[in-house]
This record gives sequence, C-alpha cells and structure tokens, in this order.
Amino acid sequence: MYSNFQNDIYAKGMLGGVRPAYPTEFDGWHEAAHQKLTPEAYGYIAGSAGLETTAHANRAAFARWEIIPRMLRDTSKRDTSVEILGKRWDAPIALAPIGVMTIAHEEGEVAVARGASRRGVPMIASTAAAKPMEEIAAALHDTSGNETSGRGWYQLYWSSDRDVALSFVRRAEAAGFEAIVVTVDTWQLAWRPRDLVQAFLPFLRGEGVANFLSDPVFQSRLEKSPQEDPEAAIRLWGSIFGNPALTFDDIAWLREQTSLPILVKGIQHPDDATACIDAGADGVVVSNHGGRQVDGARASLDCLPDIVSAIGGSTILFDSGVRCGADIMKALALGADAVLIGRPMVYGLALGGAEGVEHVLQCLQADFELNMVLSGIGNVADIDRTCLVRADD
Ligand SMILES: Cc1cc2nc3c(=O)[nH]c(=O)nc-3n(C[C@H](O)[C@H](O)[C@H](O)COP(=O)(O)O)c2cc1C
Ligand SMILES: O=C(O)C(=O)c1ccccc1
Repeated sequence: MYSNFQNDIYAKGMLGGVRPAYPTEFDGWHEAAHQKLTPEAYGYIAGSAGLETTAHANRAAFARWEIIPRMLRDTSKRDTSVEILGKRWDAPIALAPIGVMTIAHEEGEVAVARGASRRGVPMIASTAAAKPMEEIAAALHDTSGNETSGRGWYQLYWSSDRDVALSFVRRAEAAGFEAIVVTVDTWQLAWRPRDLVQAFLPFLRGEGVANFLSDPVFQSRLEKSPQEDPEAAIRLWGSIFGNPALTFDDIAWLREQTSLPILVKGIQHPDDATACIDAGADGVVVSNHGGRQVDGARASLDCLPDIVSAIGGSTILFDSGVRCGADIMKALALGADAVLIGRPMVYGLALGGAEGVEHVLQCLQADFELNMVLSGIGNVADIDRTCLVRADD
C-alpha cells in the first residue's frame, strides 16, 4: 500500500525526531529546486512558451473540476493498478519524456531511471536525453541492490533524416524499450522568453545530443567523428533534429517498421487522435507539452473528453499540469488511462538525484491512493465521470 509512506513519515518524526529530507508537495519541490538550479536551467525547466498563458490554463482547468467524495463505501481492499498495452502497472503513473536532464542533476536520466525503477514507475526515455538510450535502459534494468527491474518506453523525436529516426527505433528495440512514443508537437522549439532573455539552449553545450552522437547512422553522415569535430556534429544535429514535413502517413510507415506499440504524443484535437489510430497507432498522449509549445493553446485537461469520445478503447495517456493525487484522479475520471509526470519529477531530480525522483513518486503515489479511497473508491477502474462536478455548477 502506497499510503504506508504516510505512516512511515509520522513514525520517523514522532519516534525518531526525523523529518522528511524533501518537501511533500509540488510548490515545495518547485521552490527548493529553484534555489538549487542555475538560473539558466531553472528558466529552461520552469518556463513555457510566450506569456505562459497555456501553462497557467493547464492548472486552471484542474481547478474547474471538483471531486465529490462519497462515504460509507467499503474500501478495505484497494487496488491502484491499471493495465496499459497489455502490461500491469502498479499505479496509473509514468514519467514523461524529458530531455537534457543533466542540467538538473549530473547523473541526469540515469538517476531518473533508478528512481523510477525503485518505485515501479515506467519511464519514457527522451530522444533528447543527455545520456544514450542504452545507458538509460541499463540503469532501468539493473536489479542490483533492492531495485526491481524497471520498465521503459522510448520517445522518438523524428529526425528529418529518416534513416536516423529508424536507427533510433532499432536501438530502442534492442535495448528492451517496450513502446515507441512519437512526439509530434515539438519539431521546433516555440518562442520561449525565459530562454531567449538568457540566450540559453542546453543543446549548444552538447547536452541532449547523446543519442545522435552515439548513433552509427548519424556518425556515417559526418566526415570526422564527433570527438574529432564536435562543432560539425552539433551543426548536423541542428539541421536534422526536427522534421516539419511529418504527416499521418509517416505514422503508418512506422507501423510497418516495428512491432512495438506506438503512441503519438502532443495530440489536442479529436480528429488528430482518430487519424493517429487510423494510421495504426495504439494510442495517444493528450498533451500540450506543458504549455511549452503553442501559447494560447487550450488547457490539456479540457482537450481530454472529446478525444476520449473519439478514440475510446485505444490507449489514452494524459499530461500537462499534473501536480498531485487529486489531479491524477481528475484526469482518470475524464477518461485517461494513466498520466505522465513531468516537472514534479524534474524538481525531485534537482533536489536529490535518484532519491529525489523516488521521493516525489512516492508522495504522488500515496497522495493518489489516499485521495481515491477517501473519496469512497477502492479500485482505479471505478474512477469515472460521476466522481466529478464542474466548479461553477
Ligand atoms: C525541461 C523539459 C524538457 C522536456 N523534454 C521533452 C522531450 O524531450 N520530449 C518530449 O516528448 N517532451 C518533453 N517535454 C514535455 C514533457 O514530456 C511533458 O509533456 C510536460 O512536461 C508536461 O507538462 P508538466 O511538466 O507541466 O506537467 C519536456 C518538458 C520539460 C519541462
Ligand atoms: O524543451 C522541450 O520541451 C523539449 O521537448 C525538447 C526539445 C528538444 C530537445 C530537448 C528538449
């Protein structure tokens, strides 16, 4: 039971005089990480596009839904597990793909993988990770110590060099990643004032390009090795990173190339969701990239119900603005199968590496379970629209 964590905290405090090493909710993680991070890294992580209207809308949308807890329902048996693409997850939570995590902590995605596997939470490894995917997979599957083997998916930023994109998919298959998440909303970075004013882009320092530099097809495009001529390698990366020409036909093409499940991340319109499924995708991630791409875009939570109506039955994951257990419950009530945790995880990483990630996940798991059972629901499958009302009703 995740909620034992609550008892542990009180017992350590009351019997041993020890308080938790880190804060236990989002604002605390955010504030503490702000103190630790360089101004550039903090701006990059916390920042969003334009006036950050959409980033704020993501949170406001959660506040417009309210849970009505029900009483006197037997919740003595509780089950937070869900089945996603034929596999059992202990909780409806996975880690969102986040690039360049060495700006938050020197061990970057390797620390994230360790924290995630300790909590049994699947991790989606980003194409823009600061570590090659094989290193992340090794950390996920490392069962030394008391860790159980973790579960990983691979997030694909589809290079305009299709052979490089396909090489990434082959490497992901070989490394044991269990699904491909194609992110389609970020083939170019949006107007991000916090980064612009500091003239900061992690890639230009070589972070976030590890998967490219270590790729045999990418290397074959260079005259000299990345070690011999790092500048030329970064230039090539810049010219092929994003692919503005992608269409649904490319999703259909990818479907023919791999037997791994495919999810498309960054979907906000129900017709796009339908087109993804028609092209052979197994599901979508409803997301506006945490408000980091189209400023003025609709809150991600408000996009969810129409997409559920359009492609219900396919796998529907959700992100953008998930901060606490109640948010997870609301997203599930509106039809998501599971949620992805983005910034809360990055702040945990900044605070304490693998231990910080583990702590944040443990807090979210306990908070979610307690929120669910105290609302009178013993089983995730029973979280549905009837748990919620609109705040203005
Ligand atoms: C610092 C940072 C880096 C990100 N890098 C990626 C990435 O490499 N690939 C990707 O698909 N999404 C990336 N995202 C988006 C997340 O996967 C996710 O959609 C977003 O963080 C959700 O919003 P939230 O963190 O506000 O909840 C990134 C987000 C942040 C904050
Ligand atoms: O910053 C981001 O949101 C993001 O998705 C990204 C894109 C390219 C490289 C690294 C991260």
